[in-house]
Amino acid sequence: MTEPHESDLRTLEKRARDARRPRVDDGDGLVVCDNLVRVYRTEEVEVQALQGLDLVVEKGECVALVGASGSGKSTLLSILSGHDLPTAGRARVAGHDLLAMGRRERLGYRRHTVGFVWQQTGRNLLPYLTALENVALPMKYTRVPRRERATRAAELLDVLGIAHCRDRRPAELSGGEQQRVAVAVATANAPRVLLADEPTGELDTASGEDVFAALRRANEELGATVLVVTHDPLVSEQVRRTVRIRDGRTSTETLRGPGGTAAEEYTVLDRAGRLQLPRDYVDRYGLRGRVRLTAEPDHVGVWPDGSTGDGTDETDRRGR
Ligand SMILES: Nc1ncnc2c1ncn2[C@@H]1O[C@H](COP(=O)(O)OP(=O)(O)OP(=O)(O)O)[C@@H](O)[C@H]1O
Repeated sequence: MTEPHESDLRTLEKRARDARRPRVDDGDGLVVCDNLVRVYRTEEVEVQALQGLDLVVEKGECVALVGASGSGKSTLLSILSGHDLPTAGRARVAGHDLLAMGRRERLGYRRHTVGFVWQQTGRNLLPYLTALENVALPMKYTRVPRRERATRAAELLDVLGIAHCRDRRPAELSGGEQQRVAVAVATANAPRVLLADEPTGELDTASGEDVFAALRRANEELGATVLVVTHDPLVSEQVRRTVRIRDGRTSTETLRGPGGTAAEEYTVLDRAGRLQLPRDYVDRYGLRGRVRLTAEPDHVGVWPDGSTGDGTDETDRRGR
C-alpha cells in the first residue's frame, strides 16, 4: 500500500472538515433534533432525560413545548441554548452542529444565534441596571457601538410595549414588566431562535398574557423563531403548534388553524416506523397490548385486538 501524497492528505482533511461542517441549507428546518439523547450520571443513578427525541422547527414558527414535570423539556432547552451538551444524537440550530461546536463557536452561538428567557424573573435581569441598560448589555458583548446600543434598546422596549419602564431598575417593575424586559434582553442581538422556559410561570393571568404578547411580537415583528416551554394553557392554546414531550421523546403534536381554532392531533413517526398514540385515544378505544392494523386507500386504521373494523367483533364474524 502506498502512502497518500501530501495533496491527497489535504483533500482528505478537507473532506473530513467538510463532513463535520454543518450543512446549512439541507432543507430540514431551523432547529433539527434527531434521536437526541441526554443521560445525567451521578455516582448512584443514571437518568435518561432525553431518550431519542426528534423535533424539527421551521424558520418563523412559534412552538409551545408541553409535558409532565420531568419529561425533559428544560433539558432540551438547555441543549438548544448551548448551555448543555447532548450525550448522543444530532442537534442543529441555524446551521450550527451543537455536538461539534468548539468553545469559540459556542460562545458566538450563545451571543448571536439564540436568546433565552428563564422562568425566574430575577435570573433574567441585573438588579443594579435600568431596563434600558439591561437590554443594551448583550450588545456590548457583540461590540455594537454605544450609541447604536441605546437606540436599539429603546426601540426594543417600545416594540414590546414597555417603553415606560426604560429608566427603572428591576425592583421598580412588576413581574410581568420584568419578563417583558427579559424578552427585550433576549432579542437584543436579533437572535434567530428565542427560547423561553416557563416565562409566564410566576405570573398572574393578565401579566402572563402581556408576556406572551411580547414573545409573539418577537416572533412576528422581530422575526425570531420561538420555542416556549409552558404549563400555561393560555400560551399553548394560542400558538399554532404545540409539541408534547413524554418520557424524553416528542409524542404528540396539536396544530391549530388561524385564530387558535380547529385543533388537529398529530403524532411523531420515528425512523423505525414507531408512533405513540395519545393516552386518551388508547383509553377511549380500549387499545391494549396488540392492535390490529388495516390498510385503507388513504389511511391506516388501528383497531382493538378482536374487532373487525366494521363495528362487529371477531366472535360476531365467526358466527356469521
Ligand atoms: N443536572 C441534572 N442531574 C441529574 N438529573 C437531572 C439533571 N437535570 C435534570 N435531571 C433529570 O432529568 C429529567 C428531566 O428533567 P427536566 O428538568 O428536563 O424536565 P422538565 O420536563 O423540564 O420538568 P419540569 O416541568 O418540572 O421543569 C428529570 O428526571 C430530572 O430529574
